[in-house]
Amino acid sequence: MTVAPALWGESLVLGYQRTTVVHGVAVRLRAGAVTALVGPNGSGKSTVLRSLARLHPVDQGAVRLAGDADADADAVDAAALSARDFARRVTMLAQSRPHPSGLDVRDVVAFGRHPHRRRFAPLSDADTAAIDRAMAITGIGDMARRAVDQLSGGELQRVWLATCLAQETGVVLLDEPTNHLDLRYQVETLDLVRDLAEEHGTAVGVVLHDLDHAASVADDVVLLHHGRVIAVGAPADVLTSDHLSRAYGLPIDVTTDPGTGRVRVHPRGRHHGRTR
Ligand SMILES: Nc1ncnc2c1ncn2[C@@H]1O[C@H](COP(=O)(O)OP(=O)(O)OP(=O)(O)O)[C@@H](O)[C@H]1O
Repeated sequence: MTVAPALWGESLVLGYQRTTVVHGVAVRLRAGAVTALVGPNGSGKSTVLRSLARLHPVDQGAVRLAGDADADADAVDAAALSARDFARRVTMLAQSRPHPSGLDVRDVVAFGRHPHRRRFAPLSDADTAAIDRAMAITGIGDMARRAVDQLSGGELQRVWLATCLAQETGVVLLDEPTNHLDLRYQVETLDLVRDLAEEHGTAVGVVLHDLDHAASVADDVVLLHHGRVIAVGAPADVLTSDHLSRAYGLPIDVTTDPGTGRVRVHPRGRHHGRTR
């Protein structure tokens, strides 16, 4: 079944100063699905994701959001929405985040409610419930009153993730959300990403470096190389030995896990084949 995209970029041309680094890329994020952006360093993943979040200017092309299907409304140009309306629909966990000081964890998570609140208004019951829920599912409930400037990188990562979730948007964009996280929280974050799509119908766009993570979590994969899409589609169709070897510039074998049916990626370094 083809599901209409919730947010998409059309023919995106993006750059820095006068240098174009993304050359006509199309990305479609479907409601209830996880779309992983993968590719080597510098291939344009973060720039594309940031443009979808309106954090990077679009030189050519457009970012669009689905209209209200019930009202049969047309798609809207993301650039035409007010900052507040856009923030009610799209949130992003960026790679570089502010380092707030003098605030506790719960205060920071409460920032996620800003698009839903009137200025200076106290937190509503809905705000409190959203904050509690976001903290519970990211496992930071017991850190509520800890000062954020005293947290480890991984703990802070989960606080920012909770802040995004508290925003309760239909589109969630995550730039390397497993960075800094230990194995357990990597797995829990990927589980959370799947939950967002499957249980909440969220359209999730996620930049991942670990291709096995991408294979395990994504419905759609977009493989970028030098600012262009090499392949897009289901993980097994995109994460092939041919595509990956071309993109990463080294031999990469791909096998299928007999238990899960998912692809597994095996890069062949110079010491490949070492037995001990
Ligand atoms: N602030 C900047 N000023 C100038 N060029 C930049 C800037 N940020 C990124 N670039 C360049 O834009 C290109 C795409 O970068 P981008 O960060 O989008 O890639 P990426 O695929 O996310 O990389 P990585 O995996 O290393 O995070 C790269 O060539 C990079 O050097």
